[in-house]
Amino acid sequence: MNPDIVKERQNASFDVQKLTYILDGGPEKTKRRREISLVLNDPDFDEEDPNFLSRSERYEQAVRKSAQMILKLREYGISDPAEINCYKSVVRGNFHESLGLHYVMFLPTLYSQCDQEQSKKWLPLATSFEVLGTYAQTELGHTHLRGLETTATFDPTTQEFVLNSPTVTSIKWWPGAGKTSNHAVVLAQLYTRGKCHGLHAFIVQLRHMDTHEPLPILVGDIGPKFGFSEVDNGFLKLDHVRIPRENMLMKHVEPDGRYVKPASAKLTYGTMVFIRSLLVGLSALVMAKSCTIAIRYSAVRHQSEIRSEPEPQILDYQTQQYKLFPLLATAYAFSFVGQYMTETYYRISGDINQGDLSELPELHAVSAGLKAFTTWTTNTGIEVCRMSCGGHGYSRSSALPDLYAEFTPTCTYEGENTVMMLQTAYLVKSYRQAKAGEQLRGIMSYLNDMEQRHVRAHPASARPALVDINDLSDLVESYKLRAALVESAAKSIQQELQKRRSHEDAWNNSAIDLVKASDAHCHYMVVKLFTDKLSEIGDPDINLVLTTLAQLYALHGIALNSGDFLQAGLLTVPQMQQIPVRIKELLCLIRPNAVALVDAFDFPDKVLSSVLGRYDGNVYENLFEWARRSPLNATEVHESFHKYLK
Ligand SMILES: CCCCC/C=C\C/C=C\C/C=C\CC/C=C/C(=O)SCCNC(=O)CCNC(=O)[C@H](O)C(C)(C)COP(=O)(O)OP(=O)(O)OC[C@H]1O[C@@H](n2cnc3c(N)ncnc32)[C@H](O)[C@@H]1OP(=O)(O)O
Ligand SMILES: Cc1cc2nc3c(=O)[nH]c(=O)nc-3n(C[C@H](O)[C@H](O)[C@H](O)COP(=O)(O)OP(=O)(O)OC[C@H]3O[C@@H](n4cnc5c(N)ncnc54)[C@H](O)[C@@H]3O)c2cc1C
Repeated sequence: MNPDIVKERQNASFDVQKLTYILDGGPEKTKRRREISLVLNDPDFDEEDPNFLSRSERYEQAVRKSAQMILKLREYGISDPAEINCYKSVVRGNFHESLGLHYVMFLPTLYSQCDQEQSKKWLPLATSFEVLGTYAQTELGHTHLRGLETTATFDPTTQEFVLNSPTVTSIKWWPGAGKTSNHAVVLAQLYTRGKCHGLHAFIVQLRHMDTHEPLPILVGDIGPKFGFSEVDNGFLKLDHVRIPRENMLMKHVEPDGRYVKPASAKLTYGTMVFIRSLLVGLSALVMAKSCTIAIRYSAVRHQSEIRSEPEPQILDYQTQQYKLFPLLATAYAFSFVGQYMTETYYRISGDINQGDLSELPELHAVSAGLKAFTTWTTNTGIEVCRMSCGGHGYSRSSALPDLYAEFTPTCTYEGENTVMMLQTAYLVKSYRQAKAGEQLRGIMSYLNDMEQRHVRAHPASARPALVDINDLSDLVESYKLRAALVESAAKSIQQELQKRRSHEDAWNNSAIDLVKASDAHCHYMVVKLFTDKLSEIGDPDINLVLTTLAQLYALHGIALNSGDFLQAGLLTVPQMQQIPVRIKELLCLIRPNAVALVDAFDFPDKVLSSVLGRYDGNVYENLFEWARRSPLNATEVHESFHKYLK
């Protein structure tokens, strides 16, 4: 064990184990997660570091691993869905799996959209992995749902749908598992009796069940990408492919071609809402991994000098703390927000299953906004962590380049982040309702008292300084009032309309304000949820250290967005000047607990897969060992010497 890291652990002011229990949701859950993590000792999961393999080898290794995962699931008797997720997350490590889409999109779509008869047919096939599925929605030319071109036309004479990609731009593009899957849920514009009824989901067989040869369908892999090398994102061109009427999910077409309207057309989009909700928790996980690597490494790395003494740990540099500790605070904040998002998703989707769709718009808006907010922040955070590790952060052995490459498409898939932030119609609608005197419930209720507490541009000196920057509840209140930026967005739309612009142009001309409003709303939610969580934590030592992190999260956010807070007169210039001073104090308070705070995330070394983030801190000897395994070192003299240099 590296002596620096031992010393760090001795300095901790709280019980790391107890904090792990809080993050997991209780000691029993921690115990079970650790038991599940032991599967990594199974030699059948031994594999070559993907960084030393070609794309094709990586894909093959990933397919082997996915198949092993399924076989082992049965062997280990893991069947609870939450435990399956934990097991897969542990085994998957920092990479995606080739059967991922089957689990995260194909199966959930079947579960939520099959009727009884369809469930009876498809669920046994899909859960036994005879049917391997993907989710084919995006097209080469469009992602916007109303713009999708693939058609499904009902033919009552044969009781079939005819699926067609009429143009190049209508070719399905991006669905994972182009080579792996034999079926797809295909999203297509439904035509019956000559009329278009919008997007609906259809189950389409793509490949022969025994030979895996493609049916008369053009299907394949779209080629190498920024990351996602394990995943065979695919293309799919359908040329008048016929499928039985029974393959339409939720069966909205009667045998005579009559269309039966669903309770809400938006239910077809349910799988996306599910994944967007998941991505909030994934952001927390990846932020936590990145901080673990960067903070442990910073504790064992010595460089330069502060005083004329031996080289200090780089974690002692104030600038290093300023890079990493706000991200550490973010990892904790997002962990609690992830818990909230999961609970909210299951609560509201439970109501939806019971026929109560009243909270569907809120679920859509919250999951879209938080998905965008948390993935954007995490994406830039991973890169800050990588940079903070200097040259060794650039080595793939650190895992940070892989974490970045695998995570960055979360800002794009399941709805491009700007587009998701623009799903603020709900915010503007809520604002207008509140302004009209309606009492809002839930997370939007803060808009109820906006009329009394107008947040407008004020000269800061004209407002009393009511906010105590050391008081978290005051900071939450400030974020709440800043979230009323939605008022500015709504006003911008109004002004555009007064200029006789169309509703659509007024909206587009206010899009920057709308994204800002959405961002401010999400930021408020995160600060509030983090603060609310503190009241549940009884252990005084843990409460203290998390309160320090929550204060840092809130103040750092204000410092980054100082213009909003000043312009709205929420804080004065002298208070703004106090914030950097307080932030520096908080960095000092967090410093002795930094390593313990990342230890509490409790990532086993095999899951972290990072030489820099090793629990024992023995970085240098392992960096050397890793480098020696590089394929270029397989021979002392590389064949290129004989071919070109000699
Ligand atoms: C390192 C470890 C790895 C671990 C992995 C674990 C987990 C990760 C999970 C998965 C990762 C693996 C692979 C990635 C797979 C990726 C898959 C995909 O990307 S699938 C394709 C996703 N595509 C999109 O998300 C498209 C985005 N666009 C849209 O959703 C819509 O076009 C948009 C922008 C919402 C607009 O909707 P649309 O109906 O077209 O237009 P309108 O503007 O008319 O909207 C009408 C109203 O409907 C409301 N609305 C829209 N969507 C929903 C919804 N889902 N639910 C409820 N309501 C919705 C909208 O707000 C409008 O409301 P109003 O009329 O204004 O009231
Ligand atoms: C790794 C990966 C895996 C994927 N897996 C799948 C899958 O399994 N199945 C599937 O169906 N799809 C999948 N996708 C596709 C993914 O869902 C889309 O790429 C995503 O929805 C974004 O759409 P787009 O690529 O068309 O971007 P575009 O919408 O073309 O975005 C380009 C730019 O235009 C801007 N823009 C677009 N519309 C607006 C607007 N209304 N207002 C303001 N700005 C706008 C965006 O902000 C962005 O800056 C995957 C994508 C990736 C990268």
